[in-house]
Amino acid sequence: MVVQVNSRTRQSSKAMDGNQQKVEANVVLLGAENVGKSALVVRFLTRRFIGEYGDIESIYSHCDKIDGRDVCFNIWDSFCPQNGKEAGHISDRQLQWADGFILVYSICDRESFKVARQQVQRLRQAKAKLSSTAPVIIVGNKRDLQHRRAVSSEEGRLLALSADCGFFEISAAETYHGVLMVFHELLDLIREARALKKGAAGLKGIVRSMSAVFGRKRTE
Ligand SMILES: Nc1nc2c(ncn2[C@@H]2O[C@H](COP(=O)(O)OP(=O)(O)OP(=O)(O)O)[C@@H](O)[C@H]2O)c(=O)[nH]1
Repeated sequence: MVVQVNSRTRQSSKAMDGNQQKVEANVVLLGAENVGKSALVVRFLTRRFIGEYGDIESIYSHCDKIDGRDVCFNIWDSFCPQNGKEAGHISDRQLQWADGFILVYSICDRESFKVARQQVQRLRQAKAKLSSTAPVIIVGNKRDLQHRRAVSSEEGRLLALSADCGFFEISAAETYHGVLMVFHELLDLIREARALKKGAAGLKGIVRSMSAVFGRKRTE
């Protein structure tokens, strides 16, 4: 599958370098086919719901001001092949690239919830292997279709709780606000994960310096 860098890119990621105030976050959208991944991305980028979306896998960039800070999201809208062995596959490239994941299922499609469960499991294993701290938010989409609901809110929330993920139920078709909340929450989690990583690296540095000093003293 070809990954396109969309021509609507507003600001290149390089432009963000050299300015500490700017935050950049790479986000991968995962989930079964037809759950509304593209609808969610397009809603976030344009505030609109256009109904039909193509099958092209793309990376979009979207820069905005959030809480007075310039933020640039690079969003990888993955294409989920129909059934077969490839269903729910997460590539190594996606795992290495992502600072955070949005894992989408449709509340009226139980199969898509099964795929989400598998993907949560895969993400946990892969993150442990790569020592990755990339946070995950699970999103139950198509909340407007209550009469066709096949996955309860509780099931979604429990899955998220069991895997230490964030959780939202939204309708990309009906509102922009829910979609915005998902991206803002993920950004908060990404920044927390980065701060923790930095803190851990700082602590390691202090321990190294102290052992260098005390180690040297012992040999004097
Ligand atoms: N009712 C309703 N329909 C939605 C919603 N979000 C997406 N859809 C519809 O669901 C269908 C699939 O949406 P896409 O955004 O193409 O789904 P996708 O997950 O990107 O699909 P793939 O590209 O096949 O992986 C489209 O017909 C959308 O109009 C929603 O919140 N409510």
